[in-house]
Amino acid sequence: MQKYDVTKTAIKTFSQPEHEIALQTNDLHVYYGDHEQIKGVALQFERYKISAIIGPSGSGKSTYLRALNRMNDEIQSAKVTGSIMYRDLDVNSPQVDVYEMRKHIGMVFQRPNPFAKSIYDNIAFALRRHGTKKKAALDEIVEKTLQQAGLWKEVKDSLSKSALALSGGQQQRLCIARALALKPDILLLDEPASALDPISTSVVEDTLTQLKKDYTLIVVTHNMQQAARISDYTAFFYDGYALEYGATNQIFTQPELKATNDYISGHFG
Ligand SMILES: Nc1ncnc2c1ncn2[C@@H]1O[C@H](COP(=O)(O)OP(=O)(O)OP(=O)(O)O)[C@@H](O)[C@H]1O
Repeated sequence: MQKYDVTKTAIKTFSQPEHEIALQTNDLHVYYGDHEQIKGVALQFERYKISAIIGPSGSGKSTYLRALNRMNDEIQSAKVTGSIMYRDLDVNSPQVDVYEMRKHIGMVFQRPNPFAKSIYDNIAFALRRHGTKKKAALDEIVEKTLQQAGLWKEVKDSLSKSALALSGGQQQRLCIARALALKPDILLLDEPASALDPISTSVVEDTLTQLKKDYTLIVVTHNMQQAARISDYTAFFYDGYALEYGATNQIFTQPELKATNDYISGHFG
């Protein structure tokens, strides 16, 4: 599998104080049974930026992203070692309250997965479970998050309508609004637009670009144009390694490694 030299992996980290780090992994490994899938990834994600994770199919992008808020806990054979530092907390520590932690580090999946409930209740459901019961408070958060997700104007007169009656692109923006309702710091997005048509994709991309004012976004994408359009930083994954990481513009115009160059110019995928 390793056509490229992975021993020369040089991962840039941010040493200047102006780069505030929202999340970082150190020597992160993920195993499925005996198989090592993520092989010691050390990356830092800057606050209020969009970082994209690109790389060929099977390189471990989703596995890595899922580790960042412990989604791999739900896979019995998966084991994660190394640290995932969020503020002073190691997300990977067994003492972490995973449910609480996911309020800070939320996730949006590839396929829109709204609940079979009204648009309003898709957002209000988790809020009620976390103790927000007053209608006025719920109304305010529903409106705010739908605005942030760029969906408010389209649905404000039909909040009691079933979420399942929305288009795929609208459903995905509703899932983004739902994730925002718990006021996360960081939003992990796994191929958030790959199941959408080009127009919906463009609306979701605009939404993500708006969101970075208030959130740190980490986005796995197959779509290199998308990474180039929306992200500030790009990490190139290959066979479980993060081979190259840097400013998106630099990665797409002057990558340091042959592997990155070959991938972005379409030689493999
Ligand atoms: N639950 C699992 N159990 C065992 N192996 C898994 C599991 N999930 C993923 N894998 C394996 O881990 C490898 C990496 O998968 P992953 O989905 O992280 O890659 P990816 O880079 O996101 O790929 P794609 O772009 O195709 O989604 C694959 O070989 C896959 O078969």
